[in-house]
Amino acid sequence: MGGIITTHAALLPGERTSAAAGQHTGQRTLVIFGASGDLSSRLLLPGLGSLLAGPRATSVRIIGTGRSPLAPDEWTDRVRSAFESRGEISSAAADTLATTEYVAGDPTDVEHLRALLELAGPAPVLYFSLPPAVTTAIVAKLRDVELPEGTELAFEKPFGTDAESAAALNQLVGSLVPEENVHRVDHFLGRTAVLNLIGLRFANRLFEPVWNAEHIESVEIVYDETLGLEGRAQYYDNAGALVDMIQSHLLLVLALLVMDAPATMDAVEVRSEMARALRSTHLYRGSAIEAGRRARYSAGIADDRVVPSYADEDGVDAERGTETLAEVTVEVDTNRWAGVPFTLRSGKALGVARKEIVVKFKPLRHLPSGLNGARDGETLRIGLNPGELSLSVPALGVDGPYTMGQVFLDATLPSSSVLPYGEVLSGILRGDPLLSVRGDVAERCWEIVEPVLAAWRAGEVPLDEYDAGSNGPGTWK
Ligand SMILES: O=C1O[C@H](COP(=O)(O)O)[C@@H](O)[C@H](O)[C@H]1O
Repeated sequence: MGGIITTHAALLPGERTSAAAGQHTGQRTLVIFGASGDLSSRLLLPGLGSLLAGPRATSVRIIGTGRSPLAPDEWTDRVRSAFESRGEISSAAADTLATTEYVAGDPTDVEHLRALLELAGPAPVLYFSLPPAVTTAIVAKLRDVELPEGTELAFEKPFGTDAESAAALNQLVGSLVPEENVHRVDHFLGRTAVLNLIGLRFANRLFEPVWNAEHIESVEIVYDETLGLEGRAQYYDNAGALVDMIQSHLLLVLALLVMDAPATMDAVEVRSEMARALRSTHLYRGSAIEAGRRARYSAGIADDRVVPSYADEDGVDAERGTETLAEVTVEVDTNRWAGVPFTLRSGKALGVARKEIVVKFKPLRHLPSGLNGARDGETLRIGLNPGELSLSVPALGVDGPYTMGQVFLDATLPSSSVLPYGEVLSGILRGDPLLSVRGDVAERCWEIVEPVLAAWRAGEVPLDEYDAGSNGPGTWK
């Protein structure tokens, strides 16, 4: 049995060994499993390109590997065009291009894995850009090879296919490297607007004192896309909107939105607070049937494109009943949040790309008599993509001198040239797990949505329909 020899056995999840995170400063070798796949060219390599083009560029050597044979030039061209999608090739990107190589082989073959590790040298990052079953098979084989000290393992979502498989994968991974060397990638944690939730809440006198059930009526976290399947039916038809977006990304956004202040911005502190928040998160009023709604698009026009009915899309098994729009309401059972509904929603082929958090404050209990008009409370909208803030506040004089209305305070967040994937990769390459999902959190996110998934699979909740290009089923509020 291989694995590296460390003294991590007594550590709690998320704790570090003395080789503290964030200490890697020299060149790192990134070994990408599934390198010839769509995800690597569409997201991972452009993300890395954006990092290499900016002031936080770091020295990276990439070894791509996969079953498909690729000529050396073909691989280098793929990496180049992914980097070029971010503009001109920077000198750091040129260095990476000059040294990159591709090694074809069976990733479950121990000899192939040994050869890759030999080529990669000290403290490599092994990045699994593959479906969970394939990743698990490769990780199981890594037990039979000696991993170099400082090896980091990075995993694309979904991490496992349910809480049980995520726990099994966690156990396997934990037998190889300490938790702080494990990076479960969720690119939403690399979004400026998501990271800024920490600034908005904990470095701000205005919001934090009212950030609780006493003042907040309800919260929505919405990621509606006009995009359809984009040729990803093989993956999406198995996942559906709930697993694709809510189980992972939106629950993590929720965690940052509701968690208590971390003592420091260290990965241990921040990830512990996120985990604590999610441990208190349950389906609203405990009902798997009432807490969720699902729907699937039929033919229509979205974003000026003619979209066929989901059931007729290439690669879709219509009988499977996969939802393309999901909504789940949860509550956070803490003194701070009890009773507040948090609705998480995401879907494809919708009419409007609505990507925002909407925090609705309670109206004041009493207004001076003589003030007329709307008495709505404030609403804070936090745009997720692009990063924008808009606070609607009651104001006098909108329709007459003593008539209440709403005015808006708007701000745009500074945009980063580093893509969310690049931001997450930056942490991985430095060995800092701050923007990576901790193992227990990955399991917890599955546990929260599993009762809903089970109710949907058992047909206990109807699969509604909406026209592509609409804003969802007409019967939904
Ligand atoms: O992980 C995913 O995220 C994207 C949405 O994120 P974006 O950064 O591309 O806007 C979603 O389209 C995709 O289905 C999902 O797998």
